Amino acid sequence: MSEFATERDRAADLIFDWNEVNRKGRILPKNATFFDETLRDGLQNPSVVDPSIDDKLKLLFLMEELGIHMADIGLPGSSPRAFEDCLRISKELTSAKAKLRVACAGRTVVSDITPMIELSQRAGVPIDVYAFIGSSPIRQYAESWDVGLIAQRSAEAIDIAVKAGLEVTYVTEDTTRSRPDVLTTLFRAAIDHGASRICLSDTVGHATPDGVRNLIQFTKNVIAGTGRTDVGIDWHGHNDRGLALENALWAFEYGADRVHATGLGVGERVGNAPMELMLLNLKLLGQLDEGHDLTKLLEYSQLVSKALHWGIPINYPLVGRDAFRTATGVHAAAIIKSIAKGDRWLADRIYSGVPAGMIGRTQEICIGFMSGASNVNFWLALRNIPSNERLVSEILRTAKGLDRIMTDDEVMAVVERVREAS
Ligand SMILES: CC(=O)SCCNC(=O)CCNC(=O)[C@H](O)C(C)(C)COP(=O)(O)OP(=O)(O)OC[C@H]1O[C@@H](n2cnc3c(N)ncnc32)[C@H](O)[C@@H]1OP(=O)(O)O
Repeated sequence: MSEFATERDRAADLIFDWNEVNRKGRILPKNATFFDETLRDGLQNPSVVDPSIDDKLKLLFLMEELGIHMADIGLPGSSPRAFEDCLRISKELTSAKAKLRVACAGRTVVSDITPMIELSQRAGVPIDVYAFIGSSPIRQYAESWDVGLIAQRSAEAIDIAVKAGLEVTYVTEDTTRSRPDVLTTLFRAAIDHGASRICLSDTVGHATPDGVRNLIQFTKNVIAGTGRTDVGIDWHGHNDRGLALENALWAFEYGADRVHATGLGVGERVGNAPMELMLLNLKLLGQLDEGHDLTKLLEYSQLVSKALHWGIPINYPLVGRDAFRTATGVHAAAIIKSIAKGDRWLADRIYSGVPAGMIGRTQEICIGFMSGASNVNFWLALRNIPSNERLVSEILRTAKGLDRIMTDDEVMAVVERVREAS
């Protein structure tokens, strides 16, 4: 590292970064906030288990350490148990003087809003109200709602929350398939009645980055038309087309100042934008400051997995079992050379777009049918087993005859066999 003044100099010298050529943006707005939906939308997934309150609190404190600004803790109006859970969580966060802002969701109906007001009063903490209603023609058709009814329900709900002194974000479900004239009417009415934010929801995972840009630009224009400069824009996206992460990143670039995501992307159906990957990408784009301790990402993701009983796919970026593991000879050889130079920076980057050390992981080398001598020598050296040509070729011969990587016991069995034979 000595010939480079800083890590940045070193990266610039050793890596040509095509991402940075004519980079147009992905610039996080100064007032950007991250909104964690794991404990609301995440829990709408039919395969999860509702975590214990203790696990929910642990997760919320981890969010705070990660520099996540806000979390939705549920729908207190949906059942007495949901209310009591939200109350306990809010009280615990208040007594711990947590910086994390608490939000709750509910339909734009009085019976969903009043529990949030009661919650706020009893916990002694402001609750951000996320009041939602379907706005697209397909939702209107299914529910037999017209725009007048939607606007009227929305206004009533917003009025009650605003009168109680709570911040209201007006959530138009299925915004990405809603008509502009309807959105204009609804957004204007919501702002008139005191909503401080508009949440654009890609409820069914329909949007492409073009759609995100079009919709955010349109919304900015509607807000500008009201003469207000203090109304923020949320982006809430789903992953049905596999575009949730990309859309979330582009939403920031196009002008949303608050973007929603969930741990491991868990959420309704195929889920939401994954929080850990959104933070990771922003960090790699040089957009996150020191307030975001990404070494906590592993713990955060593993806790989401444990608390919600949600398996992590083995090839999942960052936290999957194989994210930093290789059995491939050419890859392993280059990583091993980097390690032999005593150069963790190099070892972390030579064959990975994400440095393992950034989140407290290390590169692992296995032995399999795609391996070469480097894998074997490294494996032996890690265990202080002296290497020799015969041992290496015997292990490799065994590895090449298998249809999967070798277990440690299988490699050790070869080591013992060769030892006994010599
Ligand atoms: C933003 C999103 O992700 S939307 C998903 C929000 N999360 C959830 O739904 C999970 C928690 N939900 C629940 O526990 C229940 O669905 C409850 C308590 C909210 C409602 O339960 P129920 O009263 O039995 O109604 P049910 O769930 O069968 O149907 C939903 C009702 O809400 C109505 N509804 C939905 N949004 C709105 C709205 N903004 N304003 C008025 N009514 C609404 C639907 O039209 C439907 O009404 P209907 O019963 O007259 O047909």
